[in-house]
Amino acid sequence: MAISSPPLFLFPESSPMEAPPPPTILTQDELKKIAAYKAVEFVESGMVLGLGTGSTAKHAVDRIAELLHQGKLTNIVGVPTSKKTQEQAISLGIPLSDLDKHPILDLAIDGADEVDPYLNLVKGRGGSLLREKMVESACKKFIVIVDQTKLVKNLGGTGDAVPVEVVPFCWKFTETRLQRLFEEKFEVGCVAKLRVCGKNEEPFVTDNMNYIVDLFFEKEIGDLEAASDEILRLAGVVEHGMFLNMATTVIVAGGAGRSINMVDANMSALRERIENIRTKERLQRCYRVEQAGWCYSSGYDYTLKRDAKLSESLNFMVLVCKTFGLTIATSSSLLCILSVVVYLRFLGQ
Ligand SMILES: O=C(CO)[C@H](O)[C@H](O)COP(=O)(O)O
Repeated sequence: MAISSPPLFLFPESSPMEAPPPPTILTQDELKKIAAYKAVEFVESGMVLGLGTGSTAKHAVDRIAELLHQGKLTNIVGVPTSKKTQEQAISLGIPLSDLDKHPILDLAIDGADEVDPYLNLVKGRGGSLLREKMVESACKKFIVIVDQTKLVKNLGGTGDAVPVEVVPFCWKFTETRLQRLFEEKFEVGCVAKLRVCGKNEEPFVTDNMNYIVDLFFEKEIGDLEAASDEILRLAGVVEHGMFLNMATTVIVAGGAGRSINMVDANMSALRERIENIRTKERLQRCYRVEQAGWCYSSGYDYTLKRDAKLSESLNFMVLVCKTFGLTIATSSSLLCILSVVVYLRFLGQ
């Protein structure tokens, strides 16, 4: 799991005192490049780096190679998150390794398909989610680089794909179970579709020789942790593209032709406020009063039940310890008294 540090957002630079420069419209790719170059500023010589996959991460890999060739970075080792990135890094002369040799990485830089206000991500529309998740969960820091189009209020709420990597064996069975899981357990309309490619619509095959089932939701998923647990519990599923609590920093490039700047490094207060609002909303959903009375809705928070069970177990342990302690104390006292009595009797003789 990535070690958390304050998330970081980059916003368009603004200076109220100066007249704004004439607007230049940057393309989405130019914005991706700006975010990528900013992220590479966090790379230091001697680091082991997770190298992401996709059009945004590609700019970061290019930049790392450029700085290596200029001698501004030295002694860098990269761990690629896909065969494509591996080929790119090799062609640029970046020394590579893998998780077997480097189980702990200093930093990973990668793009994302969606980023929510908690810095949870959807990844894998490029098909590399498994290796990405393996590498990025082994990093001390994980910087996500996106243009502003990737920001969403809720994961899955845009109607775009949330990918799940599945084994090819009876993929249709797994596809059906995934769709049913969300329709029946989470009561979220969902269409599960095997990803295909090419003229003949052959199944898309991942670097790990698996298939991808894309989930299209009608509305936001809701409890992401519960959804993640339930997906992973299905035999046939290898991994899913929700990256929860993994990103430590998100760099967002946006604005029409404005340079970008670092504004805020600590979003913890904002996150706390968002958390409070979410809790309130969850409670309202859970205990919604319908005409017929109290209604147990799909907004149920699984973590509440888990926490309650944990505290119940803790209470039980405390009780056992107390009883044990009391027994020892009582026995010791009785033994003392007995010893004194025997000693006094012995003296009396
Ligand atoms: O997860 C990914 C690949 O599996 C990519 O990071 C994600 O799809 C973003 O891609 P891009 O930078 O091209 O927009």
